[in-house]
Amino acid sequence: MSIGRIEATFKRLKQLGEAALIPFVTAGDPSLERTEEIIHTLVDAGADLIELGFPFSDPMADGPTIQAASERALAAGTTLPGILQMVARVRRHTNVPIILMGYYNPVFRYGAERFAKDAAAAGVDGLLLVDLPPEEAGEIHGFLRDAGVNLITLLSPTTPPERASRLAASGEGFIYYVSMTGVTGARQVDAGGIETAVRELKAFSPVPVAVGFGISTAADARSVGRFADAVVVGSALVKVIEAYGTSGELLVQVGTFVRGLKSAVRGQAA
Ligand SMILES: O=P(O)(O)OC[C@@H](O)[C@@H](O)c1c[nH]c2ccccc12
Repeated sequence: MSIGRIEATFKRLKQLGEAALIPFVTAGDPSLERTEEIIHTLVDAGADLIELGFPFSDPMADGPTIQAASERALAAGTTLPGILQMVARVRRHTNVPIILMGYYNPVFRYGAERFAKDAAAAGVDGLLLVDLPPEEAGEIHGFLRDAGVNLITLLSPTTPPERASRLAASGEGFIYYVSMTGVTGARQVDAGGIETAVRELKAFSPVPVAVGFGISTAADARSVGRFADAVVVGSALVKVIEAYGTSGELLVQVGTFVRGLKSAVRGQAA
């Protein structure tokens, strides 16, 4: 069997000695047509994987920036079927791994088994469900496994060590290490403060370890990219989309911001 897009991407980057850059955007912010253009711009600017949020009315792990993005997407009429159709269109042009991120309720309403099949058919590589603890994900995990979609595990500094090592050992795709407690976009990451934990996690995880929460500048991305396999940038990018969403400058601004982040994780001057 051929290896998946996530694994192939991390293998390629490991050979280059480079951390992966994973930009996060909310699908449908400000419209799905715009998101499609944004994804192509992200890839052209050096994004290695894409984390695509599906909007939800009660995104309790998100701070004001991503909450507002979710609201804009819902106001634009964004639905899960529409997002999967958009991913399928994107998939005709790029092999970039795409991770869908969101809350369980919309997936439950869609139907977990049908969702797993449709997501795989659209070209989705991984699913991250913020409010579904792995211990309770048994049913959907089976459907995802059958469809070939990785269920991404979230760990945080408050995950007890015994649970963290158990979950990391069964990780698929990559582990997402949340750099701090609280909501997205709230504070700046303390790279020095998480380095040991991330290195320990990498030592017993069979899959790469990505770090997200509070990475908003090229300097943050560079310091975390020194020890993490991937860095996730969400709120800072969503702010660019918020500022330029309907203007003709949007794609140029997004491209410039993301090129700077990618240069930083390559270890070059941004
Ligand atoms: O916004 P930040 O601080 O850059 O953090 C990444 C984050 O946005 C993205 O991965 C994400 C958005 N919503 C989430 C909910 C839970 C975990 C992660 C996320």
